[in-house]
Amino acid sequence: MADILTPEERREHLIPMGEVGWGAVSGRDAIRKVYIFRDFVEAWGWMSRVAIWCEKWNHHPEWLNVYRTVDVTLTTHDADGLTNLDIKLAKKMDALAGASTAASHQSDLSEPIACLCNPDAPR
Ligand SMILES: C[C@H](O)[C@H](O)[C@H]1CNC2=NC(N)=NC(=O)C2=N1
Repeated sequence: MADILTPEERREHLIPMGEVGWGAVSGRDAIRKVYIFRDFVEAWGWMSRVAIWCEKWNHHPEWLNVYRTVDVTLTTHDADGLTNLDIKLAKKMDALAGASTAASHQSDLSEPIACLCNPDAPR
């Protein structure tokens, strides 16, 4: 089973991800990003491409699609928190999303990702 990310790994990986739209889920050891695609076909196509990697890696997102928006939460249920699998899947999602945009009011949707680097945070 994958191990929970260490404080060092959190600083190394999560802080740069905060720059590209990833945030923290309030009260959980989980990350969140809201992708906005051009239309429903682009959103669903992306989800299909991501799903192939999820099956390959046996690691699956919590996600919600409404028309051209996909709201993604990543965490490792078996470990009850963030592991390398979440970082790997988040990076794959960003790579496959190409020119899609993250929600512009990200701060209204998630906590700043840096709070997941705080060893005192609940997890
Ligand atoms: C039995 C199977 O390995 C598990 O249920 C897998 C499937 N996909 C998963 N996805 C996520 N995000 N976390 C998990 O712990 C997980 N576990």
